[in-house]
Amino acid sequence: MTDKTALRAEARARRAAAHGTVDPAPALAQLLAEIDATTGPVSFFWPIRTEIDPRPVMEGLARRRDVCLPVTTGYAPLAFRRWQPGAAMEVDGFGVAIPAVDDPVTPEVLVVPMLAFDDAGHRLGYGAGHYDRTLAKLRPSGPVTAIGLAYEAQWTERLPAEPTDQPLDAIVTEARIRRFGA
Ligand SMILES: Nc1nc2c(c(=O)[nH]1)N(C=O)[C@@H](CNc1ccc(C(=O)N[C@@H](CCC(=O)O)C(=O)O)cc1)CN2
Ligand SMILES: Nc1ncnc2c1ncn2[C@@H]1O[C@H](COP(=O)(O)OP(=O)(O)OP(=O)(O)O)[C@@H](O)[C@H]1O
Repeated sequence: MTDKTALRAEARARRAAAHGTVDPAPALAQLLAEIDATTGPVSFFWPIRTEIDPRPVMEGLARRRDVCLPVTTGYAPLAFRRWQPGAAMEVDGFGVAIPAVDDPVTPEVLVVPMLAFDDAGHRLGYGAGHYDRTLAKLRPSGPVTAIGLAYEAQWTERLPAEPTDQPLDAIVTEARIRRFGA
């Protein structure tokens, strides 16, 4: 755990240094275009601090597809609310903006924020396990594609793996798209 705390601090600093210097959003748009026609709703995230801003991609996709944003309730799996351009927003207890209207959506593709990642597709988040629990809940009911979004500078040689870690299907950075599994 201490291990992960130090990794998080270091990864936050690397994310902050990369922020604004490069943009992984075009690569995300490219990957989403490939899986565009075949899948259901796509969840994005509304960035805080020096997280990557996926909102231009979300806006573009919202014209063709259902898109949604995560809503956090304690340690329960994340819920998702439909988002449309111009939707009224409110700020939750984490300081994250969420759609003010609760129109529940179950995503089939999830764009996931991260602090760090490695070549095995392991992800380091803020440590609450929100996305791990959410993917664990969604995956038994149908196909789910989890796409990690990061700056290449967030690459880490090796992250400690936990039994509850949910694998990512792809990781997108400004430099490349890494695909894992089938
Ligand atoms: N933009 C965004 N929305 C999200 C997440 C996320 O990681 N990013 N979440 C993902 O689970 C859920 C919310 N969980 C959150 C958990 C912790 C913190 C937080 O403030 N963490 C650190 C600071 C993070 C940083 O600046 O690097 C803290 O506790 O200080 C925010 C959201 C759902 N929505
Ligand atoms: N499916 C699950 N059921 C119960 N607890 C879980 C589950 N998934 C993760 N957890 C717990 O959540 C905690 C945080 O996990 P971890 O450190 O992997 O979070 P993270 O992936 O870095 O953060 P986040 O997903 O919030 O961005 C751990 O204590 C882990 O045991």
